[in-house]
Amino acid sequence: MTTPVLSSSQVNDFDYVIVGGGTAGCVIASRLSEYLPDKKILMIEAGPSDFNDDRVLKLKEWLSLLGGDLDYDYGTTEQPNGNSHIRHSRARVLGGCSSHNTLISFRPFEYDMQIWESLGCRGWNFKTMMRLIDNLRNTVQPVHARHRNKLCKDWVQSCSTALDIPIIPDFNKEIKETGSLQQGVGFFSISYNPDDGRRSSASVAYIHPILRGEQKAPNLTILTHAWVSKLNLVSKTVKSVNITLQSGAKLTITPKTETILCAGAVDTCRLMLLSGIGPKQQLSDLSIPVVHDLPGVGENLVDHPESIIMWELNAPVPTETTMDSDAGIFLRREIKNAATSHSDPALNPKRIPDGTVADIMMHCYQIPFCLNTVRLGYEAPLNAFCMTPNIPRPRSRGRIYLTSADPSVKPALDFRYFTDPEGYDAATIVAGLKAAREVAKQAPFRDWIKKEVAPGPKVQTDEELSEYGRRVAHTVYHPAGTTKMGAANDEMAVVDPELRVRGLKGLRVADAGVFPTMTSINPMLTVLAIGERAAEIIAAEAGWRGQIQPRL
Ligand SMILES: Cc1cc2nc3c(=O)[nH]c(=O)nc-3n(C[C@H](O)[C@H](O)[C@H](O)COP(=O)(O)OP(=O)(O)OC[C@H]3O[C@@H](n4cnc5c(N)ncnc54)[C@H](O)[C@@H]3O)c2cc1C
Repeated sequence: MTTPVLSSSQVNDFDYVIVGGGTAGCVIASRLSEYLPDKKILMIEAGPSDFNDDRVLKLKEWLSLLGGDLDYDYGTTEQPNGNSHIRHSRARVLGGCSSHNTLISFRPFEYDMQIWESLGCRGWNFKTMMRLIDNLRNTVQPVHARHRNKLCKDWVQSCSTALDIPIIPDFNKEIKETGSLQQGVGFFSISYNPDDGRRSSASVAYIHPILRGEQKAPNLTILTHAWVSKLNLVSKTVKSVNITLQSGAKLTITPKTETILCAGAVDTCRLMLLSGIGPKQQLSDLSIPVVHDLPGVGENLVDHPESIIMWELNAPVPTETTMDSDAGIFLRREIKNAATSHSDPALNPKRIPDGTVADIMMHCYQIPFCLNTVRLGYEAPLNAFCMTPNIPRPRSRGRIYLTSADPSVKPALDFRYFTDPEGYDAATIVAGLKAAREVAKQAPFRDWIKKEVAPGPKVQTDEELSEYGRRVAHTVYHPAGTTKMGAANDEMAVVDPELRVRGLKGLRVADAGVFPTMTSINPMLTVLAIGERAAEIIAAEAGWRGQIQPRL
């Protein structure tokens, strides 16, 4: 069972402490308890359990969770080239963001992993990632036939005809077999149970079997409603963590072996910075004692920015759906191998050719996904359909930093959206909006449309589309990279390929923060795979000789 209570007599009981019971954290907790039955594991989650909580478990309700009491709801700093009003949802509940996201599930591309390896992430190759993802406990499958409505099917057909691209029956099969997605359209794969519409989140797949008593894990304690406020170091070893329980009681937990940070791309770096681990200058300016100067903490913030085009429909949206965003499209904008000419060495230092791997992605939304358009005065029709072009491999990179030593002050999230010097990110959005308009001209989808609501027919030139597209830009909610993994000679790397924090003992990071670059696709399966690999690495160091295959 989960518990909000821990007594002071238990503070020295544990071998491993996992900070954050989110997407990666749940995988690691479950696997470590399985792989190392003689070790005691404590997972500390700030939020409540999601067990039996239908608000969380019913996938279709995801939108109602955003901005609610289970959301940290981070803001964005002023974005000179983008939208400064974006709210960044981050879940505060067991399962983390996999408990309030849309569970669209993609395997990473071989190209993404080639880039990671070229940046010094030894062993993080496509073959290993496919093995790890094959091993996931989540039930991942293409949207079930009963959730495919006529509108969405018509849209898929029109995308295929208008843009002369194939309909792909199973995106993940395609990625596994060919290494990537080129141009194509189709229904997504979703981690869910099509019979009851409930999530197959990290907590559902890895922790609920334990809570139901189907999987025995007597060596795992799951502490909920507990906030980790500080990492305590002696010399260069992380010895203990300070926590505050729901009761208000404060404890210091001292793991016998190590602490694993899984608090996500925002909160892991926030906790490190508040503990004095991070860029010396930033910490000194805030009078936070510098315990370990690590310049990369909070830097390299990457995300998938997206924009939106919205139509009013002339009929109600059919009700069959998984969660209103059931299908998507991949396109290629640039000429073959254009990625070899990146000017930013952090993106592709070895100039690995990208062939014709997709460089534009769009989700469809069968709802008025209009929070950013309404602010600019656009109407919000009841019966709406949207396409949201995003940038699979964005070139703009931002940073997260503290503005105060007060731990209750949220960190600043500066994504620097659309600031890449070549204008690649903005141009990708413009190309996506134009392609979306081509789709809208094509039957059978065309016959559903009453009118284009946003940006509307008056917005036509590339400059106008760019201005509109950036002002209404939103996030696909994929922040990553703020404690990036990298080579020993990359001083901005925060963790090594075994996920150990550089220059420290007793501390690892395993969450979306370790991405060195953004994956071309939605990142959740990659984060789950990071959890699986972290558990294998940690257990192997403790003597486990399980199914781990040689790290190629
Ligand atoms: C609205 C939304 C929709 C998304 N849709 C998709 C999608 O369809 N497909 C996809 O691939 N990706 C999607 N994503 C992104 C994906 O969910 C995340 O990238 C991924 O889940 C991040 O996992 P993580 O382990 O890094 O962090 P999280 O899952 O966020 O876990 C972090 C956990 O740590 C806890 N925590 C934080 N700080 C502390 C602390 N100090 N003490 C104790 N506990 C703490 C948090 O409460 C949380 O449970 C979406 C994200 C959101 C928000």
